[in-house]
Formats: sequence, C-alpha cells, structure tokens
Amino acid sequence: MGPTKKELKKQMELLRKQQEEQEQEDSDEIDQEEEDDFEEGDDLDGQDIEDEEEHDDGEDLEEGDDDEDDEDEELDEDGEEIPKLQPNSKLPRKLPNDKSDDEDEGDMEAKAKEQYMMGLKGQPDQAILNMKINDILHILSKFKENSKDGRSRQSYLEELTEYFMQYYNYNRDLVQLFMTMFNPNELVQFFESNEQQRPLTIRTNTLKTRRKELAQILIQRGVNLDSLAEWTKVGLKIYDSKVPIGATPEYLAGHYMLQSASSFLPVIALAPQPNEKILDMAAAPGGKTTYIAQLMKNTGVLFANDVKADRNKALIFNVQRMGINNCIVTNYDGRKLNKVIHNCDRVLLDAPCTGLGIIARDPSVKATKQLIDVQKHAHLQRELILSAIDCCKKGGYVVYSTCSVTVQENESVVDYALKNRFVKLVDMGIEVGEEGYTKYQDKRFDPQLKKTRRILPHVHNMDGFYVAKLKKLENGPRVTKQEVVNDHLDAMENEDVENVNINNKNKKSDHKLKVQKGQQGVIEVTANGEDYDWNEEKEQEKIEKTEETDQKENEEQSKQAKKDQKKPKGEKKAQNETQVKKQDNKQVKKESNDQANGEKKLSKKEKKLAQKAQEKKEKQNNQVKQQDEEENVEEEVEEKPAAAKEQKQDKKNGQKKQNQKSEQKNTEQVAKQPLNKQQEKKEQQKPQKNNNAQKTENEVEEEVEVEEKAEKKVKDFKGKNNNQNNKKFNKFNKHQKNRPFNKQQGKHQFQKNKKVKTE
Ligand SMILES: C[S@@+](CC[C@H](N)C(=O)[O-])C[C@H]1O[C@@H](n2cnc3c(N)ncnc32)[C@H](O)[C@@H]1O
Repeated sequence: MGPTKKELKKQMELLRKQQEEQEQEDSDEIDQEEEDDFEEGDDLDGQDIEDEEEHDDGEDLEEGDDDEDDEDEELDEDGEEIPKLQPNSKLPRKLPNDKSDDEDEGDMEAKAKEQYMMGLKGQPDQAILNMKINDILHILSKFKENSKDGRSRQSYLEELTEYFMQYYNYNRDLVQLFMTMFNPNELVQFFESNEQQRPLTIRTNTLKTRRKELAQILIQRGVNLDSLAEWTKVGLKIYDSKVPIGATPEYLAGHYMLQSASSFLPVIALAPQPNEKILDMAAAPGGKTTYIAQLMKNTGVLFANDVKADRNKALIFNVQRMGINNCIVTNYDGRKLNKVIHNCDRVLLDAPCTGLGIIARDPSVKATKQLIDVQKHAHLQRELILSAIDCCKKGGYVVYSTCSVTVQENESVVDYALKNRFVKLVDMGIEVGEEGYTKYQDKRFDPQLKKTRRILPHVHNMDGFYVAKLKKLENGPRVTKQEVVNDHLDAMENEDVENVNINNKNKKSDHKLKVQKGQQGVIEVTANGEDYDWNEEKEQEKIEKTEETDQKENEEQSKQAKKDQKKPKGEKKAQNETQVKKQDNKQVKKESNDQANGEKKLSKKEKKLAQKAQEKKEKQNNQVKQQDEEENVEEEVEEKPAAAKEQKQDKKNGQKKQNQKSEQKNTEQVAKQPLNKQQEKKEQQKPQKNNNAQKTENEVEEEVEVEEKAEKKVKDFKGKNNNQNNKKFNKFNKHQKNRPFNKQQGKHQFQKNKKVKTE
C-alpha cells in the first residue's frame, strides 16, 4: 500500500524544512571557516592539526592557492580550544549525491515517496544499511557456500560499495580505493575507526621541563592524563581537562606541544643527534621541527623549510615558543631545495599528502578527496623525496612520512626513490606498526619495503601514518640500465662522437659506463677491453658470481643484525660503522656490475660507433706518422716474421707445459687408435718437422697457419697491393717492438700492450 496524499504532503513539508535547516547550517559553517582562517590571526599553534592541513598543500603549490585549509586549526585567537574532532556520527546530514538545491516539486514528490517506501525519514535508514552490509560480508566471507542466488562476487562488491558510501558517507572513489587495500571485513574496521575520537596527546618539551613535572602541574590544573605509550618517554595522553590544553601557562611557556602520537614516529625514526646538520623539508607548523631540535639538544643546525610563507608564521611562532635556537626557517619549494642545502646528516620529509590516514580528525576528506588528489600528491611526493635525498650527505639518513594510508603515496613513492637514487631502506627501531606492502594490485615493490612502517587507525588506535627510513649510499642519480642505454644511444644517434670518449684508464673494473650528471649527452666510457671486445659469457659469469656473493652477504648481514640487537650499545656502534663501510663497498660493486650489465646491452650499434671514433683517431695518427713509417717499413718487415714466430713460440711454450700430460695421453691414444680419414689427411699435410709425437695436432695446425699468414702478409706488403694491410702491419710490428717479454712466464705482457695500443 502506497502513502496517502496527506502523508506525502507532510513528508514534503518535512523535507523542505530539513533543506532550509541544512542551508542555514552550511552558511554558518562557512562563516566559522572564515573566522578560523589563519590570515585573521587565529591559530599559531596548529601542531596537532598540521597533518590535517597538509593534504591540500601539494595542490595549493601547483595551483598557487593558499591556506584555504586552515579551518581545522585547533585554537582561536584567545587560545580557546575549538573542538577539533567532529562529533561521531555515521548519520550523514547530507548525502554527497543529494541535489537539494534545484529540486522541483515532482522530484521532491518522487523522493518523498521513495523515502517513505523505504521507511526512511529524509535519510537512509542506518539500521537497514548496516544489516545489508553485514549480509554481504557474510556471503563474501564464504562465497561458495553462502551465495545462492547465482550472483558474481563482483556484483556483491559493487553493492557493498554503494552501502559503504551511504553508511559511512565516503565518495565512490575513496571506497573503491580502500577496497584495493583492505578486504571487506578489514575495511569495515577501518571505516569504524575513522568514526572514533582518540584522546588528545601532547609532547613534553625536554628543553624546558620534564614529563613528570609537567604531568604534576597539569594534574593540579584539573587535567586527567596518562603516559602515552611504552615507546615514548615524552608523550602524555589527555582524557579530559577542566582547562583548555592549548592555553595553559605551561603551554604558552613552551613546556609542551600538542601532537598526535603517530607524529612522534617520523622523528623517532630520524633519530637526530646533537651537533648535526638536519633539514626538515616540509616543516610548518613545526610539530616535528621542535621535536627534532629537542633531540638535538638545541645544538648543530636545523633547517626548517616550508613552501608556504603563511604557514611559516606558525612555524616561527612554535620555534620561538619552544625556546629553540638552532633553527633556520626557510621558505623554498622543497623540490628545489637540493640546489640550496647540501650534505645534511639527516633529512625529514613529512610530505604533503591527502590526509587519508587522519579521517577521524577531518571527516570532510571523505567527500572531498578523490583518486586524482591521490595521484597529484604522489607525483609531488616523488619529486620531493628525490630532492630530500639529494640534500643529504652520503652515509646520511632520510625519513619519509605521510599521514595517508594509500599505497600510491607511500610504498610506491619509496620504491621510486630506491629505483632512482643510491639509497637503501633501514630499520627504524620503531616497535609499533605493520610492515610496508611489497605487493599491491599488479605492482611488485622492492622487498626492502617490508622495513617501512604502516600505522593503521583500526589496528593501532592511532592516526594512520606511514614512515620509511632511507640510508644514502652514494651521491647522484641511480640511472637505470635502460636509461643508460637510451641516453647513450641518443648521443650516438646524434652522431655526436665527439662526446664519446673512450678512455683506457687501465682500471681493473672492466667496462664501466657512466652518465655524468648535469652534462647532458656527455657520456664517459671507460674500458680496458681491447677494442670494446665484450666477452659475453665471462661477464655474465662475473655478474652472476657477484650477485650470489651479494645475496650471501645480505643473509649474513641480517643474521648479524639479529645478533647485534643483543649487543651492548658501544659495540653496536662500532659494528654499525663497519657495516656502513661494507655496505658502501658492496653498493659500489653492485653499481659497477649494473653498469657493466647496461653496457653489455649496448649492443652492436654502440660498438660500431665507438669503433668509428677509435678508427677516426687512428686515421689521424696514421696520417701524421705515415711518412715516418714508410721510411722504416723495410726494416720492420724483416723483423716481423721473427716476431710472429717468437710470439707463437711463447704461446706454445706456455701451452706445452700446461698440456704436457694430456698431450702425452693424446699421442698415446692416437698411436693406439686407427686413424680416421680426416686424421690421415692431416697427417699427410703436416711438414716433416711436425711429425713430432710431443706436439698436439692443434699446435701443429696453428704453427702452419701462423707461418702461412706471416708469409702472406709479407707478400702483400712487399707487393704494396693493399694500403690497409700496410697500415695494420706497421702497427702490428710497432707493437711487437714495444711488447715487453716476461722471461719468467715466457709470455708477452698483453695488458701493457693493450694500454700502449689504446694510448
Ligand atoms: C604534513 S605537513 C607538515 C607538517 C609538519 N612536518 C609538522 O610536523 O608540523 C606538509 C607541509 O608541506 C608543505 N608543502 C607542500 N608542498 C611543499 C613543497 N613543494 N615544498 C615544501 N613544502 C611543501 C605544506 O605547506 C605543509 O606545511
């Protein structure tokens, strides 16, 4: 039975009223936001809300938009506490898809009817939605058993998405995004935890007081508090208070900072030390900066940077309030900071992000943040993290953190840094949190990502956060093999052979290809192989061997690390230093292997062009020397066959010794076995003197070949038929002259000879 006309009219009336109330509330909210705007001198603290604010910053930067997100500041001008957390309510006042403004009578009538039929009064029935959600969760938990209506899993998931959107008031993008990270049951827990208020937390400023003293004073003022957690000695959690926590005399005197528990972690991971040079790349309003300074004991130099000049006001205020005097506040785009600040011992990048880990503190993101925002932030974060690494010294540390739970803004960014810079992930000494993801959808991240930490609101009862600690192993960009190849080929394609320098530096590091930073198209190729001859098999063997050794070393290291945890502090430190050195060496070794690998792939094209360059040089040299050589030619020709014989003889001597036993065997065997046709033929071809049972057949063949070749070359030369041969021959003779002979080994020193040749 449908509703009567009277009932419908009543329903419409009710809707109209609700709409008016809603509009009134909205306009009140806007007024409030304007009042709260930082520009008007409201909050100068903001340390706890800093993470809520950060999510728009990346965009603002791109769009030149400023500070529209400061409405979440915690205190007003007089230090009155503004309730930071929205009241918990899963009942939306206004659904995201409501089009309440332009509805006409017909629409409203239909809507009223629909709502009436559903038993709703202006809003979806939460109880019914809840029930439906639970039903689907039940079906999905044991899909084969529980699904009886022949529907696909996907269609249930789609229905569930709709219910989640309505029940928890998220937009579709976000529900779908979270569904890629959590299974449906976990997702419900995540959504639920975002509806919970968590106790306010503060951090004691140990530059001015001690936690115990602070706690006593606050208790006297009527604050109900407790220590925050086992992993911090400076944190306190406030259950309730008779006084505004952001306006006590202790607060104004800088004895503490309002700061979320999760926000402690990046600084703990950074582990700042006194007298160091540290950079906080995205610092405003200074929650973490002031903690870093405190751990540095107000010594050394701390650069606190933020791209937003306005937010820097709050940063400066906090730095002054907390009595910090080792801090320089700068106002740069973090992406360009690497051109200004270098060689820092440690860098913190508490990156601007979507804030999708702190929804409980800023429920507005449920409706406002979309996938495109995640992608935009991820892009900015990638640029910032590379810059942060570039500001750090070799051997220094970079901590990357966000207050988002999305993989795109976290693991994906760190994985990108691992691929593009010489860094590795290290343990952070943080007990709390879950391992970072190494798999996400079709992506596979570096296994090291396990060392990063995810703090999840539904698991750890803290704001969602992500922390990663990187150690910088080497300066400069890590150029991927493919990039090296591409760059090199680009240079080659431009026929820019002038820029390809083939230097024989006589290093033992074999082929080494290096793209020099900042010199586009200039590639330095160092090689000690003769004329770029690449012995594929040998090199592959070497690479495989090194990889094996690396793997073994890694395993040993992790075993050692476990042992080290039990060692006393001093011993640990010394051990760490040795490990750092070892790791550095290993990295350099790996780099050269990677580069070797890259070069290996350079293929024929590169070889040809490199040869071209070499030939060009040789031509020039030859032209100058040609006259000279022609004069000396007769002399050299006479020396040449002797030199060739000498060389062959040396080789044979060496070989003879090595093969003596096997030769003996071979000869015996040959003598015993009936000769086959081929052998017979060879035997017939052999000159008399080679019918020596001590020599192998190969040797004999080689000798004949050498002699034949030598004779041919002499003929060619004497007849002066071939100019090319002429040059080669002269060069060959010259080398023979220069080749020192190692009497002991009975060998010419090939390595030196190569050097002479290339030089
Ligand atoms: C998460 S907040 C920082 C919170 C701060 N670390 C703290 O603990 O109080 C992110 C900050 O990044 C800043 N930011 C955004 N884009 C930036 C950029 N390109 N360079 C430097 N800072 C940037 C924002 O202005 C914002 O203050």
